[in-house]
Amino acid sequence: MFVKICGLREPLTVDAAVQSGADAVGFVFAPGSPRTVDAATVRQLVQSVPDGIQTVGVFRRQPIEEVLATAHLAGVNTVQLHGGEPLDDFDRLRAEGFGTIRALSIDEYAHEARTAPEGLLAHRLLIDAPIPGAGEPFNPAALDAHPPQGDWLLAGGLTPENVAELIAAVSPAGVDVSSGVESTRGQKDVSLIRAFLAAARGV
Ligand SMILES: O=C(O)c1ccccc1N[C@@H]1O[C@H](COP(=O)(O)O)[C@@H](O)[C@H]1O
Repeated sequence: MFVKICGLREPLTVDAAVQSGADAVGFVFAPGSPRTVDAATVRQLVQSVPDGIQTVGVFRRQPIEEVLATAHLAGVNTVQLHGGEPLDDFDRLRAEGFGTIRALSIDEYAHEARTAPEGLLAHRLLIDAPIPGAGEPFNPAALDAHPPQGDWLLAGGLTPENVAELIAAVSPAGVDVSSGVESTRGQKDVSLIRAFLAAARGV
């Protein structure tokens, strides 16, 4: 089970995620989030992340030139876009050497699955609740009509308590969490990070 811990801003919690076995650590560059961090800070943080772990810059509704400039400056190896960006933006990111994660809300996913399903396999998909980073889950039954294919990721309101049940319900290849490993909004908690990794991996 691939696990991404998102919304990190400080060395202590980056180290906790890495030591606990996370496959990816995420840094939010989208404005307006309690987790927003600047590229210079992330550049320092990623230096302690071992090779083989994805370092993911998270963006929402930002121009592709800004995304590229920030991702290069920060030194992340993967970019996650949450704003319904055109598929061309993902091709551009790949051409500049970044891995990509295409985040769709459950509503955007359901619409695209009905109207243009071929595009859903072009880039690694993350299916999220309607408001990213809000810590609110969506009803997994919403996936029943169009079960996702490929190595997609589940996000939205995951916690150490509910992650195993939701994995069993919808069989994602991986999970992504932010709010569920925080003691207060925007403040990551080392013991919750450890508990989430253990629960997601069933240990
Ligand atoms: O975390 C944020 O504040 C955020 C802001 C803008 C875009 C994405 C954001 N985070 C992503 O939201 C989901 C789930 O978050 P949660 O666990 O429900 O809080 C996850 O993919 C984060 O990468």
